[in-house]
Amino acid sequence: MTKPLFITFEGPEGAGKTSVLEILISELKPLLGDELITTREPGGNPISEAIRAILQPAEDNGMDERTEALLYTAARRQHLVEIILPALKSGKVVISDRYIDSSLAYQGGGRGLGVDNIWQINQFATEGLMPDLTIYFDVPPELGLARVKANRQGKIDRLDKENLSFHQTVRQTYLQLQHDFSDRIKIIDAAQSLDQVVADTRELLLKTLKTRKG
Ligand SMILES: Nc1ncnc2c1ncn2[C@@H]1O[C@H](COP(=O)(O)OP(=O)(O)OP(=O)(O)O)[C@@H](O)[C@H]1O
Ligand SMILES: Cc1cn([C@H]2C[C@H](O)[C@@H](COP(=O)(O)O)O2)c(=O)[nH]c1=O
Repeated sequence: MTKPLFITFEGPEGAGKTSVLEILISELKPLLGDELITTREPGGNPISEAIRAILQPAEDNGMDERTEALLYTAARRQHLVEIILPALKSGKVVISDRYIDSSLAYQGGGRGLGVDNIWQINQFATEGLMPDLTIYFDVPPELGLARVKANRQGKIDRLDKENLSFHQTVRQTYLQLQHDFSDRIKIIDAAQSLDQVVADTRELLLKTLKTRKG
């Protein structure tokens, strides 16, 4: 069996993760076929998608911050059990648009609940499963939010509408995580043109995929 690989894409709003992933999936599918599983958080299965709908309505729904942290973590647990673990057990490559670092940055940093607290509840939920590689798409929040507003008018959600200082804290927390876990988390300058961001990401992914054979 080939070595399983778990790769996550992370970043603040409008960093371009989803756009880059869509382009690279079309390149990787012919190479990997059914061995490539792409998924996203919160979501990826009916229970977690239902939790996503509660977490991401267009308007503020008065959700308590700890409730928010627990719901993202619960959605992650179900996603792990239904999608990620079975795929990894059969030697597949799983690429997830967001995973644990989103909770550390948004709830631990942005919401001020503390990275250590969010780490603890996520250790319970994930039983310690961490990605082999995390690609962090770094973008100043002003630019990311401007992209979101310009390009996705119909799809702005509760968190997109948080104030600038929330998004700045999310970014700073991501940068700190990247600094602390630099073996796992690789940074990409996502303020560049989409073509360049795709090229940088492709290079990282192909390097990691090469380690899979043998
Ligand atoms: N490098 C780029 N240059 C210019 N526009 C970009 C770039 N990357 C993405 N965009 C545009 O910005 C918008 C947000 O991109 P995308 O949805 O891929 O970001 P994301 O990281 O998945 O964001 P979120 O997590 O908030 O959903 C899209 O409309 C996309 O076309
Ligand atoms: C997994 C996860 C996500 N979030 C936030 C981050 C974004 O605002 C949304 C997801 O939207 P996307 O367009 O699908 O990227 O949810 C979070 O705060 N905590 C998490 O654990």
